[in-house]
Amino acid sequence: MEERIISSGAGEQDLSFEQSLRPQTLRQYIGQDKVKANLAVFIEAAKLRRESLDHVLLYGPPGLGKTTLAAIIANEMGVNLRTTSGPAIERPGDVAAILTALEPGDVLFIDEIHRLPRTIEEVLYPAMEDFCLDIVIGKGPSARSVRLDLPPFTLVGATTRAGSLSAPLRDRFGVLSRLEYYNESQLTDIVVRTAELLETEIDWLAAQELARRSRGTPRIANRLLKRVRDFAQVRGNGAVEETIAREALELMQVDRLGLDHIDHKLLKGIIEKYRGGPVGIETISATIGEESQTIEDVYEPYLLQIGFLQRTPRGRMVTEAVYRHFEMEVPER
Ligand SMILES: Nc1ncnc2c1ncn2[C@@H]1O[C@H](COP(=O)(O)OP(=O)(O)OP(=O)(O)O)[C@@H](O)[C@H]1O
Ligand SMILES: [Mg+2]
Repeated sequence: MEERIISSGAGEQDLSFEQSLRPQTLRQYIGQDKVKANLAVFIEAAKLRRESLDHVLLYGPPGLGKTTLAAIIANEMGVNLRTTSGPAIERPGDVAAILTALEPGDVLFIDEIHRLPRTIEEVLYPAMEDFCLDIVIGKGPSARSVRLDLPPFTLVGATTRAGSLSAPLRDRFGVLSRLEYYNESQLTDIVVRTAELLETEIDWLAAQELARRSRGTPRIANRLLKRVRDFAQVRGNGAVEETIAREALELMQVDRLGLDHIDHKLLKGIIEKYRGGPVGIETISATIGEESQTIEDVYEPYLLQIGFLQRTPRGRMVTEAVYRHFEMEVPER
């Protein structure tokens, strides 16, 4: 798969850059007002009662701030954050080692929690419910089960696919928080905040332009800013102004809605070869030479979100908005 500047997943280059930009407190975390308001209450109540916070499940598309929020929760609670991920835990012993090393109140963050093996989930059930572990000692007829007490802790799980989480696991979370795509004004605030941290001058219109093209996603906004900043440094005096931002975005082939050449290829392919659809995903896949799974997971979600694509029982269809975006005549249906 091609590298895309507007991909919502984290690339190698994003990791340390992102780490330095993460807000540390709820107050610094922009947007997601409902999620924040709820968490603020639960955190304060838990602190007043001197209890650990209820387990929290954060779900939503990549790059919206799940990992960031997990760290903020630990910070606001004043406890340690331990981080692992679904695919990293292979055996029950792995999770037992992590759990027994926790200190009272700690936050255990499990990223990509939908990828936990079933056997591990089963270890987690009593751990989440009663703060204990059932460990089997020995083998065969002499095997016996021992119950081990754990310190109270908070499990924070993150997933981009709440649907693939098993029901028993999902039910053990007291707080379910869904992160939403950000609007333009929130993303503008995020761009301005990031520019400040990077000690880069940016004018409001330029920040707005970046926000509009960031597909509702802070990760993309930050990445675009980083590139545009390089451009401003080389072409101008380092300050990110609107014209420079526009020019840079043109060069990166990110259009005014944040669509790139791959989105264009997909949408125009459906228009030109299939008169706008409906057309099956497998056929699209063959036409543009991308795997259908990639189209579904990576290319489609944003196009569906902005109402450019529709899923119908007979396949994908482009909407009138697409013709208008490309300044094409809307065909009679
Ligand atoms: N509300 C926010 N305010 C400011 N910056 C944010 C916010 N949300 C996310 N960011 C920034 O966006 C970047 C990506 O966020 P994060 O890594 O938390 O996303 P994620 O949801 O965990 O993504 P993934 O699903 O790929 O793990 C980080 O650099 C973070 O600083
Ligand atoms: Mg993450």
